[in-house]
Amino acid sequence: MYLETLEKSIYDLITETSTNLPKDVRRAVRKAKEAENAGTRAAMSLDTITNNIQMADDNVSPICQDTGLPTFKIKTPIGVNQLEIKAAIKRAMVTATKNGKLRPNAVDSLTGENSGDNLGEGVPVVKFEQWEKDYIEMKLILKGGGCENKNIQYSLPAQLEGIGKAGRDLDGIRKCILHSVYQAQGQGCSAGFIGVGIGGDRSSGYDLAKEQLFRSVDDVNPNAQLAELEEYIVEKANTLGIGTMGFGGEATLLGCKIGVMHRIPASFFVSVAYNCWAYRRLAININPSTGEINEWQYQEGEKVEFKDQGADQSAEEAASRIVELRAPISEEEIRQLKVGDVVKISGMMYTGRDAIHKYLSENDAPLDLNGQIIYHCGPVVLKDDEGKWHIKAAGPTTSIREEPYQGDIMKKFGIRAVMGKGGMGPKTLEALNEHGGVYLNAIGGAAQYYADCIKDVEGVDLMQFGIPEAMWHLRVEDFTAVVTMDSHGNSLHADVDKSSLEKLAQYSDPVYK
Ligand SMILES: O=C(O)C[C@H](O)C(=O)O
Ligand code: SF4
Repeated sequence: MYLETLEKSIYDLITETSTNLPKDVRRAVRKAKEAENAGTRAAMSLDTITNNIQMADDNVSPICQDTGLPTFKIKTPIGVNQLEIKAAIKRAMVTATKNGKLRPNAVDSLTGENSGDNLGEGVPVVKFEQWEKDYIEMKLILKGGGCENKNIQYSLPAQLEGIGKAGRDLDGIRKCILHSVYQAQGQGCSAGFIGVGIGGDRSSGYDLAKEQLFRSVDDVNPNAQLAELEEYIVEKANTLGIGTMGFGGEATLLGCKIGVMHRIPASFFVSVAYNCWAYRRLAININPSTGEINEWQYQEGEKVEFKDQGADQSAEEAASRIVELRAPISEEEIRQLKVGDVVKISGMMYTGRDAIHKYLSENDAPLDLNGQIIYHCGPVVLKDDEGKWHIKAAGPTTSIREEPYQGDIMKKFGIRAVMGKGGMGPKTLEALNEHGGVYLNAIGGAAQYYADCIKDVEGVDLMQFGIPEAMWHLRVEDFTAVVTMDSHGNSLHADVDKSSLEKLAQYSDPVYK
């Protein structure tokens, strides 16, 4: 009985973490919304984000399709069987995956094979500690890959782009942390949160940084110097003008938490763990005799609900114009699109992410892609009893990973539009210009919002790459995105990067002497 109840408690923890954003994070998102100017692209993105948070809650479905690397941190009273807990976690993970609360996210690093049930070597991450208290505490964070890729570790002293020399002192630490926000741009689905670890070695430093992500957004660091630095970082980071999704704007960083530990004389690391706005972490206290949940953590204060935020209306306000797109798209149509236009796509689009881009660079496409739209997306998809596929969550993935392939693939197959998030680099920008293509930015993490625009799954190719990596044929209606790179050499991402680097340079002078 204990084991069954325990498994159910863990299942509930996984489901709640994936679908219901914690109260402290909701409050921070609301604050970001209040800071953003109405009628801007950033305000539109935040409307989409808050709509999405509400939809995930209502549908009990993943806030973001990337349900991350599940990491459990558990404290047990002496005498509790940790092996049993680990086994229960694994069973709960399998069920949560089957029920579409988690995307199958465990991939064999050598063969590329997706295990299909979220279990694998080292996955999930489960860390135990013993403590003197008489209950089990279980914390869970679902940290997605896009923000994880924006983590950064500095080894001091260092020479940092924009902000200059960072020495082995508090001022050097300050510079690293500000730089970490700059280098993430919008690619980790800003507005984000950062956990910082000062000291340790390369691995314990990152552990300390990630541990900070378990602190409440509203807490105050007991170390007065660090409390001051946390406040300074949030204030200054929000002057960099990166904004939500890197579209420019006021809200770039929603929280900064800093921890410190000793180091050895030769090493001085500053490790930064970046978390997207879809900051999914929760914790439960479990009764060790019954396996029941005694208490949920992070429950202080009111729960902000985001009822009907009018995302469509704000898209209209934010757009220089709104263009209806339907594939196949001609070169002429594409050449008319400019950075800042909002597009509403209806008709077909095809998903393609890392595995597909590599595949297409070496092979023929499984279907005619001439004039078509490729969506950088790894959805959560479930099959019903009749064998029909249904999209359960489908936001964009970080596009920059496809930079080495994108331009060539667009030219090779005649693809006219690629959509993802975070923007792409100079090679793609040049190809868009040469070939006649656009890059469309969808709102990162808005997996429920976009799943709602997907009316049907008409087919799937290359299933051997696993559900997130397969090529899904999607029929969509009014799927909204922003043109952020056009066929005339304009890139909003390049512009925001340049202006934020200039702003970062304003903070080069020492603050701590
Ligand atoms: O894997 C994904 O679907 C998205 C990823 O978290 C990303 O931000 O790129
Ligand atoms: S897509 Fe964005 S919101 Fe989702 S896990 Fe990746 S970084 Fe986070």
